[in-house]
Amino acid sequence: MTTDTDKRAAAAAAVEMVRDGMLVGLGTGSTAAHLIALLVDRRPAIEVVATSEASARAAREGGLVVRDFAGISRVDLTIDGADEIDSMLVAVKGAGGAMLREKVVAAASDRMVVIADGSKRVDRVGAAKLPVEVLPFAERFVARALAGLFERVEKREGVETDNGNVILDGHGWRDADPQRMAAAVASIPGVVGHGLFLSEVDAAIIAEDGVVTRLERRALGR
Ligand SMILES: O=C[C@H](O)[C@H](O)[C@H](O)COP(=O)(O)O
Repeated sequence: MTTDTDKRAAAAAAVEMVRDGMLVGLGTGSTAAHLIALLVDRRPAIEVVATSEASARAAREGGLVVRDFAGISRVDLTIDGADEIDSMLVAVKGAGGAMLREKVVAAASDRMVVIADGSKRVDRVGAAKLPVEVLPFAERFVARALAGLFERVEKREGVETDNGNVILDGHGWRDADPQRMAAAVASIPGVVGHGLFLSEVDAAIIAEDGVVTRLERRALGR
């Protein structure tokens, strides 16, 4: 079973949660691309909002009704990928640079479901780089501040986010605690967003070698 087959299996399981009449948030990345393709095939009577220009384009080209999120305050269900997801449903996102819009749409959603292949499942997040979206004006200052939190900070050269910002990736977290890391990164002036999702994820659907596993926040009692 390839990773890509597992990504599609997770996306297919999530599509079963989509009901006619819903406003659905579309994630970004290779796993979310499977979701969009499946929705385009099945054509449920839904409208969608997208977490990136790339996902909006793919959805629109496939004939889905894409609404501008700027005019939306609530989404029924958002389905999105992740770079790491742990057993407490803490996730790291943003390898594709879309984490800021992804977090806004996730926060606006009644339910946010992560879809992933088994390689994304970890005991505890922190091995993946943490993407940080930064106001270009503050780039050098933020890089210096992040150097206190990570062993290495790298700018994504030539990358501009959909919001016109730059991305600095933090490698090697100096503090293993995601709550403390999220608070420390967010407190730096000039940081616009970051890829740590502490409480936004309500459920995860993970496919590994064809076996689909579901994790539910409700079952965690938090
Ligand atoms: O910015 C990108 C997003 O957070 C993606 O959802 C995440 O990187 C997972 O992407 P993929 O499904 O391609 O592994």
